[in-house]
Amino acid sequence: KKLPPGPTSLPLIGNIHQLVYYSWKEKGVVKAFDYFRQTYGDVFTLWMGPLPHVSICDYETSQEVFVKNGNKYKDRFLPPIFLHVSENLGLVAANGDVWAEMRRFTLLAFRTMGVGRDLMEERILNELNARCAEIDADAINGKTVVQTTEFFDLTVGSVINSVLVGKRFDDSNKEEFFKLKHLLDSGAELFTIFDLTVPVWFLKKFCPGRFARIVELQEEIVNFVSREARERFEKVQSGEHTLNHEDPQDFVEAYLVKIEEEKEKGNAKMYTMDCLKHVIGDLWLAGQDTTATTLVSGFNQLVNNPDVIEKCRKEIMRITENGSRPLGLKDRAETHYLNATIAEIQRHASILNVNFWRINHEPTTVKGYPVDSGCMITAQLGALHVNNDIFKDADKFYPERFIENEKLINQVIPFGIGKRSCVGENIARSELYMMIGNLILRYDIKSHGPLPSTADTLPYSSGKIPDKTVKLEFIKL
Ligand code: HEM
Repeated sequence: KKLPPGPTSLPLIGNIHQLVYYSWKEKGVVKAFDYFRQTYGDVFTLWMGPLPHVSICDYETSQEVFVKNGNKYKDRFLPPIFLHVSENLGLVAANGDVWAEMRRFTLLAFRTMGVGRDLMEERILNELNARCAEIDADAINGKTVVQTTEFFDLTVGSVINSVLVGKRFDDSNKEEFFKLKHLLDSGAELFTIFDLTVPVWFLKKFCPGRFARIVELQEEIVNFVSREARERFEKVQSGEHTLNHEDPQDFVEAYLVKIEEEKEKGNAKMYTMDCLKHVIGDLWLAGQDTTATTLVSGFNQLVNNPDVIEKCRKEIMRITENGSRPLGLKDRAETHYLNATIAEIQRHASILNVNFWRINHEPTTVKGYPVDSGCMITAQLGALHVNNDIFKDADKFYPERFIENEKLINQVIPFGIGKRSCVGENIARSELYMMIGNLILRYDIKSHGPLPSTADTLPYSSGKIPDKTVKLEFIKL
């Protein structure tokens, strides 16, 4: 096969042994990818058993492949068990026409609901105000000790729930949220790389108990998340709820309106309750943990770098006339240092150690290398963000790098790139800006006890997980 360079592969196992060895030697998957990048260049091939996987570790080539030639790379490589559960419906674990239609609809619905603008700002600020009121009520001499993961999990969970089904989590339903988090955590513990690679028939035949548990858990999660949608649909059917066609206030309402419109056109094939269940499940799952994890990782970095907090606060105070008003999304044009800090937080948090793979359906050329069809290809975000040729002293937390070189910020791509990039990017960017900026404006934030580690707690897995046991002190300013 014609492919970019990479280590010599063995029959059957390919380069798996080298990946395992260098992950162990370099102390993590991202470091192993970085080793291969330094040895073979920004584009390299690793054979995972019989399948070649091409990783791209620089921005220019990623842009060339996934944006300029984006139409060729719309199909995500999906583990068989994912496809079995999703039935190729929804956004994350789907390819083809239904995925394309759902993605178009989601982006449009978000835009109509004010994502990236004042309406989204209001939702986030309302949520933050409610959480800060809780922190303030618990304060002793102006200081509250906060379990960061719980705080951001609930705050972000509430924002996404309010966008999707119009409900935040408060004292009356907090328990529901933690029940869902518990389900998700047990899902993460249950899944292994084995389940993601073997065919469904193999799991069914040789591990029937395990197969049943995985499917049951996935269904439990999706049903839990989509319960509100089902209930509203039933109320529409019984006449108890009238849909707001002009100005739907949440995603479910917008989707139910679309179902009616499509039915009237005699075109009820794509917009179904079954598909809504998967779309909403995907938006919930992809939108909650990613953003909360970035915030936890970010605050672990910030308390280790109090000078950065100070510089951000000075800038925010100036822009908000000494904190006489909250920081808003329109301030983004002026908060250069805060923007740089968030970019540096996202570069370090870079939540995927191994990005999702796309299928290369036809022969092509990548950075001058001919690439045959039938391989997997991706912008390897984790390795791209630690590329020392792009980000000097990449291990260092140094927001100033984006002030010294303004164009560098465009090379931070935590939301991926191209046709399968994150659909929640605007929501997530708004949340990160509003939450980080306004918390720094309201509180002096310090570690409660020793400074948290900023290292990845699971460097050998496909996701990057920061230290989630940290407690912070929020001291009201
Ligand atoms: C800081 C927060 C977030 C980060 C870092 C992040 C990152 C990503 C990445 C790297 C991808 C895969 C890109 C690829 O395959 O190349 C992705 C996909 C996706 N994200 Fe996010 N995400 C975040 C927040 C959100 C939010 C808030 C939502 C929902 C409201 C969301 C929904 C999705 C969905 C549905 C996909 C699949 C898109 C598709 O396949 O068409 N994400 N995200």
